[in-house]
Amino acid sequence: MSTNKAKRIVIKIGSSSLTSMQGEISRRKLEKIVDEVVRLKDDGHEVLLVSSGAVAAGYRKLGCWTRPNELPEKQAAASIGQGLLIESYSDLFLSHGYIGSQILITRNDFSDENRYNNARNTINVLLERGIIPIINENDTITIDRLKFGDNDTLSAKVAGLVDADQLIILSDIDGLYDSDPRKNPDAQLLETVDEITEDIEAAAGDPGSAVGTGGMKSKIDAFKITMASGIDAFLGKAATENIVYDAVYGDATGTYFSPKPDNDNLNQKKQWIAFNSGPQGEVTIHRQAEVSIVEKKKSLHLSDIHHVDGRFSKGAVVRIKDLHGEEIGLGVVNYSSEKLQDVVNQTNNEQLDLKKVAVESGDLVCHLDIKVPVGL
Ligand SMILES: Nc1ncnc2c1ncn2[C@@H]1O[C@H](COP(=O)(O)OP(=O)(O)O)[C@@H](O)[C@H]1O
Ligand SMILES: N[C@@H](CCC(=O)OP(=O)(O)O)C(=O)O
Repeated sequence: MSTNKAKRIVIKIGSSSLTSMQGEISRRKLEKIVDEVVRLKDDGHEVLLVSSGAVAAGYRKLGCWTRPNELPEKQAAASIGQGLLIESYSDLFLSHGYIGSQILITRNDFSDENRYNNARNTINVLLERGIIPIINENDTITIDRLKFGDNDTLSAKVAGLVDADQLIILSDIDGLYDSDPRKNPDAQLLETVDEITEDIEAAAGDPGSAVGTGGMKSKIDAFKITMASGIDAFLGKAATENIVYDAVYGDATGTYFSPKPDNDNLNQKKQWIAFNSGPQGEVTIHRQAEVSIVEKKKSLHLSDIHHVDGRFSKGAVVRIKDLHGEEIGLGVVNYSSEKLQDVVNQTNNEQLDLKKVAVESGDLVCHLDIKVPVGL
């Protein structure tokens, strides 16, 4: 890794790395992460922080003795805690001459392409002006169905959004082990990973602490996103001295996740389709079409459609499936579900002149934009 180029770096810090034994925010731990960010800023890098900790910072003031488990209490605690968390970050950054800003995101903000692009523009302005965006999920108002749920995948999606050079995930463990270290005392640290294999998926267990939400599973999901998007990533222990600085300069103890080679990387449009769009329907295709779109890399045409599920409009992202229900990939459709269904119905009744449809509106249904498996 080159040492003299200014980089755009996303740092994710989990609840377990910001809290005391009692589960409350630890000022000392907050100061440590701020000091690390300041060092990178002083070196000329752009830094975004994805910080958990809203619930931890707020539950005591809500009147709960322990971290709540029920969603309304957690959301209420986050409503108190998010403000306190940002206040602490802002004060600490200001004492070093830097300004922090708050960005709260819900999954909806990313599944709408306009809002997604808008978020990128806003963050770019902040970064160009030397501000440190501090991002969290908008816990207080997000309902379960629309949650990212964990900040690990959120941080990887943010890294893709801003075309970051590196994602650093800080946790309470010094990297990825070849099996869950709580269950296997002989587990070995993996220093580099360039492919998420089935063994790695199997090694990733649930959270180790009462305050963490995603565990190693959601971190692996996050690294699948960075690896497919051409972004370097690192997992290390938040408490280790200079961990962030050393991770940026390639000297840290932890796990480095290398991206796929350049020509396999997804561009930003494809990243959005793959990881953020939230497909709205399904198009099942004939066997011959499967061979032609996967092996011959051809596009999908009206005569390839076997049936359609769900309601979607022209321009929506849909899942493309084979006749066994296996997902082949994702694509942006040129037709609404109603129109496609009409075509399928008429074809079945042998009434439709496909050539006529092709002449009238072009019979290209979609390209195979994303081939599965791409990540999540
Ligand atoms: N293969 C593995 N390698 C490392 N840690 C693992 C593995 N499987 C499960 N874990 C657990 O995942 C925990 C980190 O996830 P989590 O508690 O959600 O932390 P955070 O709050 O930092 O997101 C570790 O403390 C560890 O106990
Ligand atoms: N958004 C929540 C935390 C969600 C989360 O992913 O936590 P963690 O698994 O500790 O990174 C909060 O601020 O309390």
